[in-house]
Amino acid sequence: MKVVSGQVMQLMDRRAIGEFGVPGLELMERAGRGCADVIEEAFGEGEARRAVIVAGKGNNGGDGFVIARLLAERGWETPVLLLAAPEVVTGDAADNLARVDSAMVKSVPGGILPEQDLLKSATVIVDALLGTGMNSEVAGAYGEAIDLINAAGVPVVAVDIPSGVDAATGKVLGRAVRADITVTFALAKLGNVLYPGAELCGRLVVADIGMPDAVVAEAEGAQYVDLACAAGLFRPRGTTAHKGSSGHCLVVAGSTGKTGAAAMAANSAQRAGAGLVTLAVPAALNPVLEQKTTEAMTIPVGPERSGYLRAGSFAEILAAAAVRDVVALGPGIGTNPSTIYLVHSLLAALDKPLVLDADGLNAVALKPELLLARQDRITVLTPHPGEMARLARCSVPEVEADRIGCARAFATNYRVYLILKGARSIIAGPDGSIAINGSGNPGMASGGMGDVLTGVVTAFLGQGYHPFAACQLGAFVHGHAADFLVEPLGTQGMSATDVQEMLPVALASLAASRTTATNHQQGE
Ligand SMILES: NC(=O)C1=CN([C@@H]2O[C@H](COP(=O)(O)OP(=O)(O)OC[C@H]3O[C@@H](n4cnc5c(N)ncnc54)[C@H](O)[C@@H]3O)[C@@H](O)[C@H]2O)[C@H](O)CC1
Ligand SMILES: [K+]
Repeated sequence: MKVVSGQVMQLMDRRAIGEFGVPGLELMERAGRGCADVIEEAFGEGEARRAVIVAGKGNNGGDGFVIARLLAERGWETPVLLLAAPEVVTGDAADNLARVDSAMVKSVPGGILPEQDLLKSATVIVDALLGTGMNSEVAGAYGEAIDLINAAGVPVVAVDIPSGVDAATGKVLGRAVRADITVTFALAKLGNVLYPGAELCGRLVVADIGMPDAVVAEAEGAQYVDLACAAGLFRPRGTTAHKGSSGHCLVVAGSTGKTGAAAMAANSAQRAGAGLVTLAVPAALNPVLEQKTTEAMTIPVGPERSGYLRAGSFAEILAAAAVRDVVALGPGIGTNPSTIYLVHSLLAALDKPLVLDADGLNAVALKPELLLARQDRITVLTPHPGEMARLARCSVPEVEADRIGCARAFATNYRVYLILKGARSIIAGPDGSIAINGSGNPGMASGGMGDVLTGVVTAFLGQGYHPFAACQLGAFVHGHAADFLVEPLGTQGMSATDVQEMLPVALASLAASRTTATNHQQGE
């Protein structure tokens, strides 16, 4: 699904109203109705139904007034706590404030502290304080209200986005509501899917408010890669598939002490559907890798006693790449100057799609201009924030402060595809396209997970997927495999090879999801 910033959503509002003649009041009515329906479904059982609406002075509050009116029509008690003087409420919000039973509205510009017992008595608290119009850190009465909402021990439904969460980044500005459910409108916001906002949203519901299709289609946004999206990108093998038709991957990896990285990258490529995998490793390590891999073939390169890849192996590796479909370069290769020289030489000479990871990235960070020399040859980088900082010549905090901006800038400047790993991984294309991976969990915070991802992305490239699709699928399948492991293993002690071995289950899940979607379309 597409996700947008708050600013884009406000532009969509203006287009819907100005170009398509959809009254703003109608959008607000539908937004409020979408929320009321979710509240009724989730909390409408039982006799005593009290929804306490905590409203701000903007249109987020306006949605809250609609919710109060509609739930009251359905028999709910709907006291409204307005953190403003009524006269400062304007426009559509004011119109809807006027339609709420005034006996139910309490103006509390000084804060809701005196009303905390009312909060605690609620069936559900509706957070209609701040939405996409939040433009500064929450403090004062608003901050206190957020703390009291969180402390009430009552289920919370957030309108559009939990108050205090920045709709553009998912970051918390001061403090934020922790919601059980968030009902957002037309399209999810970046702040609904990026952490910590994604976690503060609870269950996310995207309500249709009748936004014109053209406005939705033309809105500038990012692709959020959830199961449906990944299943749509995935192409299960045809019945006549054979090992030669599913891609032959060359993995150039390994150095003394880091044979596991090479093995995991190669074995993961196979587990992610590659037809054939060949692992080129320093000759001295070949006996070890022959033990660590079975399906993957190995090519020992360089002097018999060499524990790291050397510049002298350039021609041999280039020849091996010539008869493969895709190359992965970097897992566990180390930073020996001769290895770095080899990486620079291969970068310039390799024609095949190339996945660069780990110390391969650190070698490139010394001469990023080599990426430009590749021109339109496909290059995929899979940095974690530290490697991204080295590549972009900035600090890790600067990367983390604007993950999307950093990924997009590097991908467009150097004309590469890039997966900036983390929660959530950001996928960027050379044309500025952005995708946000929706799978994964904290269990992945351990060594080797990146080597597995490299293998998965390489496998998808080798099977002929467009590189942006290969990156989206690679990131999703990688996290999806790990998600299957949370129930049996929890999120501590999960290993990269556990994830590697679950990759086929993740692929099967995509295939099953495609079948379900196809049957649904065929009306089964
Ligand atoms: N298409 C849609 O998505 C629709 C969304 N709707 C709702 O409209 C809000 C956005 O409304 P807006 O008036 O622009 O902003 P807010 O209500 O979020 O509040 C802004 C309001 O609050 C003040 N403010 C900003 N930051 C702070 C702060 N830190 N502390 C205190 N006050 C703050 C600011 O000055 C403004 O006055 C959207 O989220 C949806 O809920 C429409 O109702 C329907 C269509
Ligand atoms: K809100």
